[in-house]
Amino acid sequence: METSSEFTPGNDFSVLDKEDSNKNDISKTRVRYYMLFLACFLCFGNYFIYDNPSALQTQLEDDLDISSFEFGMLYSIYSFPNVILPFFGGYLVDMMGVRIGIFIFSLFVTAGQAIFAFGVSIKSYPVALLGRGIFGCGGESQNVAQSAIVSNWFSGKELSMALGMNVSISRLGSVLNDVLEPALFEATGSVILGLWVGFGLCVASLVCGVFLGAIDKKRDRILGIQDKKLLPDSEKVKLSDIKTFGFSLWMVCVNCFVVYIDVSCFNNIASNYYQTRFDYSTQESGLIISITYAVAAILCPIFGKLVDKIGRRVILIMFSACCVTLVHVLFLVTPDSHKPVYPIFYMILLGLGYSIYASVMWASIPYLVEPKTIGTAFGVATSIQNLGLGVGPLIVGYIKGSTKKEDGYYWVTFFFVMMGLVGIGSAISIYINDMRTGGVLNSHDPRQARENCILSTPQLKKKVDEDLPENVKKWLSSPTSQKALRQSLVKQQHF
Ligand SMILES: N[C@@H](Cc1c[nH]cn1)C(=O)NCC(=O)O
Repeated sequence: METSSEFTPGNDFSVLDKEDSNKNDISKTRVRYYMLFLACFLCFGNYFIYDNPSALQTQLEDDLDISSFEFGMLYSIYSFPNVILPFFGGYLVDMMGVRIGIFIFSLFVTAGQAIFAFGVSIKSYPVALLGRGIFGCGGESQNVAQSAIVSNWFSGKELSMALGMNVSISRLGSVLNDVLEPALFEATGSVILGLWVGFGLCVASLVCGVFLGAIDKKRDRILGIQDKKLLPDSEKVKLSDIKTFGFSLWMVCVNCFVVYIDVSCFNNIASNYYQTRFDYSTQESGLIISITYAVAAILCPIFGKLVDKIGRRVILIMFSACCVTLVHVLFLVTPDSHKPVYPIFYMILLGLGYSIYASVMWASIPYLVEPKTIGTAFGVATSIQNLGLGVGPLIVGYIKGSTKKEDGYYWVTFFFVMMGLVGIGSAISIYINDMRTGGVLNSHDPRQARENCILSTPQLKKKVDEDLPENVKKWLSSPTSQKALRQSLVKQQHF
């Protein structure tokens, strides 16, 4: 790991000069809570409209006169572009700046929903599909930009809490969709109103994004942070920076791939699963499956705060992978029956596992890469997650269609158990690697752990010996200077 600061003899350490501006850093004041409020609602509209089709499945199939396969395409056309787009979205966020990214992605989300609602109102499936595709071009990248801007404002002791709040409020959007869309249909007999309500929420989220950008720009001005366009080449993010990503980051991506298959892909089929295996009605199944995200909306900020206090990130990732796997093992051993109560508790356990996972896994990413590549790293993880969300339903559909036991659901559940085991295995490998590299993720102060680890690497010691002029080495030999330098580098987010 290399830092981009240059130590020039005679220069009185310009890095340290920025300490004054750090005193005025508004991300250390109450302003950061306004900022978090706006960031939380940035993706509210996005999550609300994402599940509009599932909440209105029967009505949309009737109105647009489409098959189940064509209905499924409303989701696929969102997911597949996102195997590629968030990666570039993250890269673009790091390259052109998070503010412009937020604005552009929010425009795609809002315009996509307008076109989708318009398509449904003129009963044109191709136009509706186009709308979902345009939504997909911004949906996941907006999520990436949200995580990136929050990671710029919150670090160390508050990062997981802040990212947990993001998931919580966003998932409230999913829960509101489950409740409001069918109710609006009941009241008006039309799906159009509900879709335009979704558009209205996206406009509100876009407005949040504009205010968010304004506050973030103010902070950059105060801190003297340069426009990305003006940075020297050495400080600009390059696509090749992906090569600097270490083993733990890639294993987190593998973990994210399998755990989200177990949570999200299962959630997509859960309504039919409960109706087929346990005789619940459509409405009852809808209520049961909303439990997972409702639990997450409550627990994510709590777990976020807890992990900021205690650290233990990898242990919590392992624990959540175990919870999720246990849920599918329980489904595997539960026989088909008429409206049993205990599968409802499985959804609570799934909600618990998902809440821990969502509030810990995403918040671990900033500690695994250089600050300038945080957006790219979130983008890569989101792309890999979407690869799972894209291929997962195809594998599940194939298994269900080609096996008979429990209407095909026995081997589907077995597949989910296998994915869970890969999740546990990858979490164990992250744990071992983390222990070997300074225990950064498990530390309650990951910044400090990472900094200690980096400053004590043999490569850096060698570099200090060989490259630095004598007066700098002399200055560096004093413990007070070392401490000042360390604190300054941490403040400057070089670590
Ligand atoms: N893929 C997102 C969810 C999403 C974004 N837009 C619509 N849906 C995701 O899984 N994010 C992480 C999470 O845990 O919610």
